[in-house]
Amino acid sequence: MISVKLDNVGLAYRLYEKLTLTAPDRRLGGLGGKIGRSGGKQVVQALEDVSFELKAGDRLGLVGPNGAGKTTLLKVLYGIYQPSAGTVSIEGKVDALFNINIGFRPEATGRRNIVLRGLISGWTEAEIQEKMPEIIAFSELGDFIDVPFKTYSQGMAARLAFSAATALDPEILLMDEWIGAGDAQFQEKAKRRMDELAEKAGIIVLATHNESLLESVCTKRMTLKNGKVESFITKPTKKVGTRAKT
Ligand SMILES: Nc1ncnc2c1ncn2[C@@H]1O[C@H](COP(=O)(O)OP(=O)(O)OP(=O)(O)O)[C@@H](O)[C@H]1O
Repeated sequence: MISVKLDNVGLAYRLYEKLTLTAPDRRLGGLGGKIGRSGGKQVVQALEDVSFELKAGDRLGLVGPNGAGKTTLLKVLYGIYQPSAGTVSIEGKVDALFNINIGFRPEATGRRNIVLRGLISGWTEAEIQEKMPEIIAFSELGDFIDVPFKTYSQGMAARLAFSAATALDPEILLMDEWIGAGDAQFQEKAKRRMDELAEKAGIIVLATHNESLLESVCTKRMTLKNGKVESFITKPTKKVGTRAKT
């Protein structure tokens, strides 16, 4: 059973620089987590008391101002960060597209990176090899698939990341502003694949400032502010897979 459940999750980043704030615990603006002290150390409280539950078929849009904690939450869901408080329970294979360079080895070729990424996400070597031709074709990288990843342009890296992450039918797909890096033709193609993915009963968590993408993909919307959940809305009449008018 595919599911995501967070109970009172908190995450504090340690600040190693010595800050000379006039009032260390005072909020200075609407952006970012709260700067304070925890266990005698200076920290940014990027997430605080975050609780929500998702089940198969849910597509959650994460919104909120810069520094609200969206990327941090994606990293917690992907297992890059352990929460400093609360619990995270995830059932299902997770793949992520929130920093196209995450999980890629610079020295390895595109092809090898597809394998490594698939293995990390819980797929078998045989499953990955079966999908390999489709992944390469979708990326349109041609001969560059056998060239080291470190030589790729940003858009080429985005093509590899998107093709690999979506071809393996992730049960849970975490995404950030992935679409911006590819060229217009690839973005259009990527949007179509997103629609197909949205039709399948997985879970998608998409952090974005792009309202039309959010409208087209998501059935739920969570607003974060200063690391806290400000609202969690289920859209009542969402037509799944509707393409955005941009
Ligand atoms: N490595 C880090 N060390 C210290 N603080 C960090 C670190 N990464 C993020 N933060 C802080 O955590 C808070 C949340 O950042 P996060 O990147 O999760 O925000 P976001 O909602 O994704 O923002 P944006 O919309 O700008 O991408 C911010 O206050 C940021 O300064």
